[in-house]
Amino acid sequence: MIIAVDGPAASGKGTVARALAEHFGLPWLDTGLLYRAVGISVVRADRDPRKPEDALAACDFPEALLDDPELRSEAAGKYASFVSAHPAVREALVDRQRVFANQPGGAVLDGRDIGTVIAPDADAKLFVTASAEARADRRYKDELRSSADADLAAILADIEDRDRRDSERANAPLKRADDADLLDTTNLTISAAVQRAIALVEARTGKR
Ligand SMILES: Nc1ncnc2c1ncn2[C@@H]1O[C@H](COP(=O)(O)OP(=O)(O)OP(=O)(O)O)[C@@H](O)[C@H]1O
Ligand SMILES: Nc1ccn([C@@H]2O[C@H](COP(=O)(O)O)[C@@H](O)[C@H]2O)c(=O)n1
Repeated sequence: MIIAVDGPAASGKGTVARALAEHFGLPWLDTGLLYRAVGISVVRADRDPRKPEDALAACDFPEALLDDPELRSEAAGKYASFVSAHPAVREALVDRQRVFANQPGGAVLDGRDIGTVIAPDADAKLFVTASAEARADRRYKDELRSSADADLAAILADIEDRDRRDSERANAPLKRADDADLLDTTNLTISAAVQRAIALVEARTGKR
């Protein structure tokens, strides 16, 4: 069984995808980490993530980079959204994601184009969303744990910029697949969002 989970930044798609993977006993891939690894590699090499040739040269990043905590930063998310707009970068990362999706037994993947491009025949597709304000507030609370300087207005502006770049790019933009179930987490606790996600997948697949 393949479960595709897509949605904008900080919508809770990773939280939902991880919980679905645990519930259904499937492996999980956070595909955003791949783009974050490319973005960070470009910047660490003093290159420009907006330039396709610089971004493409960073697609062969070392596996260990995926465990680097810096990948979780807002800056890494921004660099990822620059490199992800280059068709050659998406092409370089597509096989790895499809192989993961099509492994025996299935998998859960979360990202922006899982239900539309990576696994269009997925057994269940969720489009997880939340208002930009709720998403900014979640990130703000995350940042406050490590820094007293967290700035809610700046985080909201970053999220809106990233939404725009991800939705407006020509290649594999962020969008809900026609056959994806919508899960708006704006007013849901994590636990309620996870329960709803499990119920939606059960309804689509008949699996428990
Ligand atoms: N329903 C919810 N209510 C409140 N907080 C939530 C909810 N879902 C997720 N969160 C929190 O919001 C933050 C972002 O969640 P998560 O990492 O799952 O989002 P994401 O969409 O995967 O983000 P990214 O764009 O970085 O991949 C985390 O701190 C998470 O615990
Ligand atoms: N399937 C995907 C996944 C991610 N991206 C790009 O990476 C950025 C970071 O993703 P997070 O999920 O970790 O926030 C995101 O803003 C996208 O630009 C993508 O294009 N496709």
